Amino acid sequence: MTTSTTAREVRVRAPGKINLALAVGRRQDDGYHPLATVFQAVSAYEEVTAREAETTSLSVSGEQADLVPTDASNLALRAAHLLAEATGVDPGVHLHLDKGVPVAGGMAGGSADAAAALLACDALWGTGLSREQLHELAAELGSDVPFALLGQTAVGRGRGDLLTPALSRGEYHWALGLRTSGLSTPQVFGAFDELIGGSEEDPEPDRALLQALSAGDPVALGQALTNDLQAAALELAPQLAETLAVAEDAGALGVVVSGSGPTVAALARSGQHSLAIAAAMTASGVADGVRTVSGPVTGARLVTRTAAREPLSQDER
Ligand SMILES: C[C@@](CO)(OP(=O)(O)O)[C@H](O)COP(=O)(O)OP(=O)(O)OC[C@H]1O[C@@H](n2ccc(N)nc2=O)[C@H](O)[C@@H]1O
Ligand SMILES: Nc1ncnc2c1ncn2[C@@H]1O[C@H](COP(=O)(O)OP(=O)(O)O)[C@@H](O)[C@H]1O
Repeated sequence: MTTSTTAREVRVRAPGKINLALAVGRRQDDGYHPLATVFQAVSAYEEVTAREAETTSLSVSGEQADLVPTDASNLALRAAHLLAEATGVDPGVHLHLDKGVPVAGGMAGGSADAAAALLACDALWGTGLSREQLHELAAELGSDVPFALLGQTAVGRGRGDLLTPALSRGEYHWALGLRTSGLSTPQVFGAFDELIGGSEEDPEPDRALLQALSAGDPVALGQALTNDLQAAALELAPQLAETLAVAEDAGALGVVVSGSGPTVAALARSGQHSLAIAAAMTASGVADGVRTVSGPVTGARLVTRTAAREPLSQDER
């Protein structure tokens, strides 16, 4: 029997991110580290479709779909449950994630799924939360989730969830060096504790980097890219040193490990140059895959809201 053709669906797209700067302070009693980070949302997207259903279920597509948990720990499912609980509604939903952001790559793909699922279920269920209310729920789901809602360029303080939009001129082009085996964020913070420890002082956002962004100066931005977690990521994945070196030799304006890694982000002079850096990384075998992206781009946005025409396929149910 086929599913009724009247089910409504909402599709939302949310971006991955690169941390242009990431200053990390000493671990607090709650296990988290105070951060001062500058996020840029980039053109690698997660697409989340929320469809009316009697029970709640999840399906995933995309190259790395098999690496994504489909049990209750999935961040998109957690987002749907949290929204239902917070608003007192109890409808089912089928969530489909089409993954375009590398999994466990330090680019916050799971966080983008959570932000997109919040927005999609809010529209599907008509719960009508404000951006502020959605932001509060997002911060409960993970430190990076609020930024996936906001997008563009922002300074993140606290755990990374206290956001202030930052002025950024121009478009920046990146080549990404990807690794098939991801790095665990808690493990990288753990290695940071052992190797560096971090200062007692609250970390501050990098002034030179913010100036470069507001001036629209890619050369100055390249020189200012920083990441306090980079040494810890390199300790756990030493081969990243080669990826960084090859991108630098290919003329990147700056290279940095994004967040907890292992994705290496190389800032290019142009879209054409980003393709050349990606080709150099492929040719020298220092990455399992490469991508080119640009930023900044907008945060989670509704793409379509339709009465579903097609019944769900067996795979999607
Ligand atoms: C490092 C960053 C930089 O943007 O990104 P990713 O590399 O994960 O993309 C983030 O801080 C990650 O944010 P997110 O992945 O949402 O982390 P959460 O789910 O909140 O926390 C996962 C774990 O990371 C550690 N954690 C996270 C944030 C923070 N400020 N201090 C921490 O020590 C804690 O061990 C925590 O249990
Ligand atoms: N929807 C999701 N997509 C990807 N990973 C998820 C998701 N929900 C939970 N996870 C878990 O979170 C981990 C890190 O996710 P991800 O956001 O892709 O990377 P990172 O935290 O490095 O930016 C994954 O290894 C996976 O175990």
